[in-house]
Amino acid sequence: MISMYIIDEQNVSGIIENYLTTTKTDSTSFYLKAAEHLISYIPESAQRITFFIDGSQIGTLGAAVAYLLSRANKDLILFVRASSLTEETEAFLQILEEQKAHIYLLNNVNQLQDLHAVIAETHLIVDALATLPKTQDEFLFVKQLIQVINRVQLETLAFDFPFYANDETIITATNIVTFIAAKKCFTNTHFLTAFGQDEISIESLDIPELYYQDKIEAQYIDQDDISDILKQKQWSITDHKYKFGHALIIAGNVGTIGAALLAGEAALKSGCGLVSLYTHPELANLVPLRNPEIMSHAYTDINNLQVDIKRASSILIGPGLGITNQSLALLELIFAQATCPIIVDADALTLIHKQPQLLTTFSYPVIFTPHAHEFARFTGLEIDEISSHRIDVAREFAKKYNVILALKGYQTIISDGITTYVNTTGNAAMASAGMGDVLAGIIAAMTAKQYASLEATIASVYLHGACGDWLSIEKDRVLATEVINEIPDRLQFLY
Ligand SMILES: NC(=O)C1=CN([C@@H]2O[C@H](COP(=O)(O)OP(=O)(O)OC[C@H]3O[C@@H](n4cnc5c(N)ncnc54)[C@H](O)[C@@H]3O)[C@@H](O)[C@H]2O)[C@@H](O)CC1
Ligand SMILES: Nc1ncnc2c1ncn2[C@@H]1O[C@H](COP(=O)(O)OP(=O)(O)O)[C@@H](O)[C@H]1O
Repeated sequence: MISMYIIDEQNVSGIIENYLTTTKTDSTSFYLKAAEHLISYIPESAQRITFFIDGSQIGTLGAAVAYLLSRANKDLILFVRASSLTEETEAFLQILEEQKAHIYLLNNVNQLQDLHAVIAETHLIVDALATLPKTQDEFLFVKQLIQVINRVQLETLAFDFPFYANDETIITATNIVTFIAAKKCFTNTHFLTAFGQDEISIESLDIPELYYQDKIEAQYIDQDDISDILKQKQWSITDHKYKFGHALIIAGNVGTIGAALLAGEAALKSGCGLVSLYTHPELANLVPLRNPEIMSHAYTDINNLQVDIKRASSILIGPGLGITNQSLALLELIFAQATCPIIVDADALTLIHKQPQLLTTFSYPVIFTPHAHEFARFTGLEIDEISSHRIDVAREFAKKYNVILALKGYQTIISDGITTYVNTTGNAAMASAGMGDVLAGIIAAMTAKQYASLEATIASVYLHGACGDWLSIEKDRVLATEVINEIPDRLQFLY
C-alpha cells in the first residue's frame, strides 16, 4: 500500500476538487493522466465492458477510463446515475457517444428489469459510483441496482470503494482500486467480511498529503511503526528487574484462574521485570505451581496490595476477576490509589460501567480493552452499530472518557480520542478462549516498561496479532498459551 492513512470515502470528491482548484491544475489533463494509470487494472481479455458512473469525481474517473478504452476499440456500455454530472464527465460522454458507446441514463426502477440481461453479455463491470443515496426512494433504487449487479456474478472492478446502499447491500467487487488513501468503510465489519485486503490497491492520483491531512480519520499500523516504538527503549547491561517494570495484576477467580495465569505469563514473556498477581484467596497458592516467576497474593491481603499499588509501574485489573462486590471494591481501590497506567479489561469493564464516576477522577492513563460485546454493554450501542462505525465509536468513546481504547476484534481499533490506529495483524485462528487475557498481559508489560500508554497499546496489539499470524501459518487454530510462547521471538523480530 502507498498510504497507510484512512479517510472517509465521502471526502474524496471534495479533496480532488480542492486539489484541482488550489493548484490550478487543468482538470481534463488530471483525469486523463489518472485514467492512464487506472487502465492497467482493466484485464486485456475484457472486450465488452459495463461502466456505472455518477456525478461524483469518481464517476469522472470512470468516464475518463471509458474514454481511453473506447480509443482502444473496446465495446462499452455506460449506465449513468446522476441528475447532474461534472463538466469533464459531460465532455467525455459526448465523445464516447460520438464513438458509438452505448450510454443510458439510469433513473427509473423499471429499467432494472432489463439490466441483468444487458450486463450479462459483457466481460467486466466497472463500478465508478460514489454518491450515496440521500432519500428513501434513492436508497430503494440503489439497493435494487446493487442486487441486479451482484446477481450477474461478473468480474467487477470498484473505483475507490465498492458502492453500497447499506451494510448488507454492497457491490461484490472482485478488485478495488481506491484513491488517495484507504477508506473508512474498509474498517466496517461487514466490509471486512466481504473483502480481503489483497483485493485493494491504492492509487494516490499524485495528490500530496497536504491536500487531505485534515481529513485523516485513522491510520493502519505497520511493522516499521512498531519497530520505531520498541527502539525507544534500549536496555543496558547494568539494568535490574525494576528497570523492566513491575506489573501488578488483579485477576482470576474460582473457575477463571486460567485468565490470571495467562495475563501474568504474557506479561513476563513480554519482558516485564516483575509480575505481582493478586487473586482469589483459595487460589493464590496454586499460582507458583504453574508459574514460579509470578509473585502471588490473595486479593484480600489489602495491606500488601496497597504497597504494591504504589510500587507498580502498571496495573491490570479484570481478567477472570468475576463481577462481585469484592471485585468492585478492588477496582475502586485501584482508581483511588494508582500512580501509574491502569489497564481495565474483561470483568473490570463490566464493573466500571456501574461506577462511571470512577472515570471522572483519575489523573493517570487508563487503557480499556473491550471486545465488541463488552463495548456494546458499556456504551449501550447495538453490536451492529459498533461494527458499522468502528473508527467513529472508538474515537468518540476515548474522547468522552479520556481513556485509550482498544476495541478488539479483526483489525482492532486503538484510539486516544485524537489519533486513531487500525491494527493490521491477527486472524480468526486466534478466536479462542483466553486470547484477550494474553493481550491484556502484554499491554501490562509494555506500559510497565514505560512506553507511553498509547504507543504501548499499539505495540502490544500488533505484537499479539503478529504472534497469531506467525503461528497460523502452520495451524488452523491457535491457543492462548501458544501465543504467549511465541512472544519473545516475535518481539525480538520486531525490535
Ligand atoms: N481460562 C480462563 O480462565 C478464561 C477466562 N476468561 C474470563 O472469563 C470472563 C468472561 O469472558 P467474556 O467476556 O469473554 O464472557 P463470555 O465468554 O461469557 O461472553 C459473553 C458474551 O460476549 C459475547 N462475545 C464474546 N466475545 C465477543 C466478540 N468478540 N464480539 C461479540 N460478542 C462477543 C459472547 O457471545 C457472549 O454472549 C472474563 O473475565 C475473561 O477474562 C475468558 O477470557 C476465557 C478464558
Ligand atoms: N478474527 C480475529 N481476527 C483477529 N484477531 C482476533 C480475531 N478473533 C479474536 N481476535 C483477537 O483475540 C483476542 C480475543 O479477546 P477476547 O474476546 O477478550 O477473548 P477472551 O475473553 O477469551 O480472552 C482479541 O485481542 C482479538 O482482537
